[in-house]
Amino acid sequence: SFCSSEKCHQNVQIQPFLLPKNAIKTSKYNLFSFLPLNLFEQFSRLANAYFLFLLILQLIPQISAVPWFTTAVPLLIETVKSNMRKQYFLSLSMLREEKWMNIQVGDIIKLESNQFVPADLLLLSSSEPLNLIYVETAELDGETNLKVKQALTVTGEMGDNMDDLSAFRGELRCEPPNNRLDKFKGTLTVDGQQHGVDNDKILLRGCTVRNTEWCFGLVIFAGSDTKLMQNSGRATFKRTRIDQLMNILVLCIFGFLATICAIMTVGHAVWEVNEGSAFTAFLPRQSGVDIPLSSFYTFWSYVIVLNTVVPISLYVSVEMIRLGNSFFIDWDRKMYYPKKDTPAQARTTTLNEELGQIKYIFSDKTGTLTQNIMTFNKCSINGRNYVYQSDQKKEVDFSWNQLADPKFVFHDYSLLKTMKEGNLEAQAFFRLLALCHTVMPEEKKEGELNYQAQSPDEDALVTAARNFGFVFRSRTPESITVMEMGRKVTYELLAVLDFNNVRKRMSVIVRDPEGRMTLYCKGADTIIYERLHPSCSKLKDITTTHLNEYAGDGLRTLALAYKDLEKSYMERWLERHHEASMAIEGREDKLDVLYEDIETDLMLLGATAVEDKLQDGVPHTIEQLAKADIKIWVLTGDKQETAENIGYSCNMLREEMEIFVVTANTANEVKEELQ
Ligand SMILES: Nc1ncnc2c1ncn2[C@@H]1O[C@H](COP(=O)(O)OP(=O)(O)OP(=O)(O)O)[C@@H](O)[C@H]1O
Ligand SMILES: [Mg+2]
Repeated sequence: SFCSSEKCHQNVQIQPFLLPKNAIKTSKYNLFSFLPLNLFEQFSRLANAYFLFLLILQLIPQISAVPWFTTAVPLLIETVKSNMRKQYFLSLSMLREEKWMNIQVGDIIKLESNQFVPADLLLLSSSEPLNLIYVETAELDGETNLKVKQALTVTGEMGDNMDDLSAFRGELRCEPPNNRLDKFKGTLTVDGQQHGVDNDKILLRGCTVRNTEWCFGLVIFAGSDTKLMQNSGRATFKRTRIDQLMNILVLCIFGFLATICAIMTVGHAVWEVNEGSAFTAFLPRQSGVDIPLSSFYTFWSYVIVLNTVVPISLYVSVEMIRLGNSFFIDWDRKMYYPKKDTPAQARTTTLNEELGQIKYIFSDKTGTLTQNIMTFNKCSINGRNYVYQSDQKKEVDFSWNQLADPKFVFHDYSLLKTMKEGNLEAQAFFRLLALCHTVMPEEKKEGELNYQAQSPDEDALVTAARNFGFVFRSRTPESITVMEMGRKVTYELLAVLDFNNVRKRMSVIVRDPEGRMTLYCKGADTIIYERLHPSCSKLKDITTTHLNEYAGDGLRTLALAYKDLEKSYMERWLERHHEASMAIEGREDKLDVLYEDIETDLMLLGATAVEDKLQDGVPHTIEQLAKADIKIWVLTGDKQETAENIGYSCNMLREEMEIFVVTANTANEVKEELQ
């Protein structure tokens, strides 16, 4: 599905150095290196080298005591067996190369739904409104939720017009190929206008296009330059401890064999001296044998005669045992998950015996211990705590709001009442939730809103705002449209100060239809608190007590704040922001300075609490693992109290344990604290 005409070629000026084609090599061997490399790997198994040696010995007539094929047969079986496996990989990658290898940097490619992305592309246009496309990145990062990418408006206008696309001229300057999957920096110059290009507009090789009829992309990296290939290392031959032990045993047996043969040789020499000539009467042969030479031959003959002490069958039997073992794993009823009809699957037999020997488990929290299904649970707005109370068993009825999500459940009626009364703080609170996020809306039919969120937390928060009357409806790169209590308001999106795990916060700067500019910020409470205006100190204390209560329940919390911006300051800031976001070198540092500058003197609005339940059986499993003395490390970015609480609820932490908190930020300080 490439755009085949020559016109399409070279749409982008390419510097005259050699760019790789899209052909890649994922096989371990090629046609020429297959034999030597494979043989080397085979013979690194000591026993195989030994049998080859024997085979050579047997081809020497003076030494040979048994026919040559007695050794050759087992050796052949061993070699053929493992070659079969590799040839399979080889043919697989040939198949791929055939299809994709002719793609070049600068080509424009058309992709359709459920197709793999063959090279790293800059998204140009798509069939969906607002030039969105959805991709699944499971092959790259293992995440199964769909990610949204959005093309620049300049390129998106071309749509699927072949003439426009092939006439497209532009210059893309970007960073050299690297292996960072989550970062990309570049600038696209079209008609003298510069546009910043970031990770949101890039499709990486290995992704799959979903829910998108078609889209067009420009190849920026092909073949070995793609981020997927930059990340792949060499496949190594795995060896278990039993393999190592077997090698040592074979070495010992070999030593034993050599000793016996040496003794035999000495015996032979003694016999030859004492009786050898007398023996001619019994077995006629030429007299006057060269005793040292004949002893030398005898030594090797004994090596052949006694070769069966080295157990080649040991290797075969161990392989067989492993194979049988893997069947037992596949058949294990305790590892069968009936809900999805998935049994355990042993994909390799080489590592079976390592399974029981785990000492450490490193785990992620969200999605691994927990379900990754977030529900908006509690919130604190302007010092008032809205929580589920047991006397209000009935769910809040959202039927007045036609755009509400029917699956959303909340129990505190007073919040809805506050909203309907037109409380300004509560409105600002939900306006923030409706504006400050990276969620993409999907409205296939009028009124049937669907959110595509990269982080489930944000999905929960935006859905909450939607049900309380602030419905996030659509977004373009330049604007966000929100239905505010039934009134349609379009905000001009001036800047997005995106989230990362160092900043621990995200902000948006918007201009409302009246021209007022506001910054909305949400993030970790500790981070927001550092940046609050002094006048919020009283509200801060009340909110803190609420936050502690939420964290005590193991909920994930975020603090929300806003800031009104002056026009003159903003003009200057936006200019600097545009400059910084075009920079290729030090873009992040420059943006960070700007972000720090504007995210100060914030006014606190409140806090949210989102629940992510533990998966079934997690506490029990962790208890069992702890009993087996397996040490567990869990990684989380949550607030410390929340993390501790979840630690207790999943049995990671127990009452009798002593807890050490290390709060330092640099390597040296951590070292000191640990001492
Ligand atoms: N989308 C967001 N906008 C603003 N702040 C956020 C957002 N997501 C997370 N945060 C804040 O940043 C902190 C760190 O988040 P981060 O994503 O690094 O954690 P994490 O590794 O995802 O942790 P976990 O695995 O427990 O979810 C969070 O505790 C939260 O306070
Ligand atoms: Mg996170």
